[in-house]
Amino acid sequence: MSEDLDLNKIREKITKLDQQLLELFAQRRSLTLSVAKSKAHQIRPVRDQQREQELLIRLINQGKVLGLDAHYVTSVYQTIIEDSVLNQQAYLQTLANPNIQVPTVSVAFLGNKGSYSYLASHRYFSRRAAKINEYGCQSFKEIMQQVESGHVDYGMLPIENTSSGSINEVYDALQHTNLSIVGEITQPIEHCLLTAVNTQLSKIKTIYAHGQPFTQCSNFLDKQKNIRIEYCDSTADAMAQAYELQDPTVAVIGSEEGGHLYKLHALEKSIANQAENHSRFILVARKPIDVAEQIPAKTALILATGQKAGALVDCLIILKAKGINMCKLESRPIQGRPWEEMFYIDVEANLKSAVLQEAINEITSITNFIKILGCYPIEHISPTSVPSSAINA
Ligand SMILES: O=C(O)C(=O)C[C@]1(C(=O)O)C=C[C@@H](O)C=C1
Repeated sequence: MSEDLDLNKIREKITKLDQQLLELFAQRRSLTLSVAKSKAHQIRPVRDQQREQELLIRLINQGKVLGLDAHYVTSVYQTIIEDSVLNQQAYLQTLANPNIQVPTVSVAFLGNKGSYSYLASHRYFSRRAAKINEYGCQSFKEIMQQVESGHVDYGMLPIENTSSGSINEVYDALQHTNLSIVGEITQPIEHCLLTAVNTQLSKIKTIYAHGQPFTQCSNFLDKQKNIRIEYCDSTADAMAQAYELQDPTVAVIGSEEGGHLYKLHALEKSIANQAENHSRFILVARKPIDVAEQIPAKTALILATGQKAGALVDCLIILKAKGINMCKLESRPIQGRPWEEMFYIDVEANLKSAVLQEAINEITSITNFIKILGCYPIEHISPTSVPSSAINA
């Protein structure tokens, strides 16, 4: 066989190239860290979308000469830039909060190894170069108690999901805690039907899962006939049960990545109602943090207005007048005060900024109750788009 067609030889060459690519990615990453140091010095924002757009257009054109598709080049570089921005943000945050640099952090989350909260915790701290001491909990309440009592440093809590909406239990718990929100992370939720042994969908009689994944996969589950549903406290508990049973009639709903930790494999992939399914998690700690000026920040607050006509609108008008963007508004009943609501508001502004301080002062004067839940870096990096003329030229 000619050397050009020898599969092993071709794969060896690919492996070598991939290694070189990784080395180049690492070199690029360390250069962007130098950029962050320079920006810290000059107090310039991390994000420069004009530079990103110029860079993307140049790379699309260079890629075309090499026979690379414009969409492919754009998507690869959007991922690289997202990583670059998040890494720079994480670095600037270490400068803004020198008192909380620790090599090991302890984190409480729902479930055990493999739960979505476990995966979110690991993803969040992987960028912050910290080793994690994991503390799996059975309820959101337990997570908050572990942080409040000082037993762990942080708690990771899911707050909303793109298909099943807000997680009310977490919103309610935030009313009664002194903890601060210090971070967020959006985790893609890729529900699969996982099994411990080789089997077929037609043989499955029982499916174990946490309530949230059940809701999010209702279309797939409705189509399965004669299947018993067993609710579990967490996805990780469900996976542990399936591993212990080693039963061809048992399946669980969870992520493929989490399932690997329990030696489970995917019988069916992408079973969620919505193909794009993401959960947003918040990280809570006992003390608030400072957010560096160069980083886009979000501030979360709750307020109660009483039952005055237009009282909420008056608060929102203050935000509008100051040019502060509100990115979330949620309402929850106040325990013991029938028909009164507590409003949860997320705004895209740094708590230290004069404009937000002024807005908070004005809102305080027209509300019965206001509490700042925390200020933290915005982790969602919206990709810079390139003009379609550059892609189609
Ligand atoms: O050149 C910069 O200013 C960078 O921060 C680097 C970089 C990149 O990774 O290329 C990242 C973020 C900016 O929005 C633009 C470009």
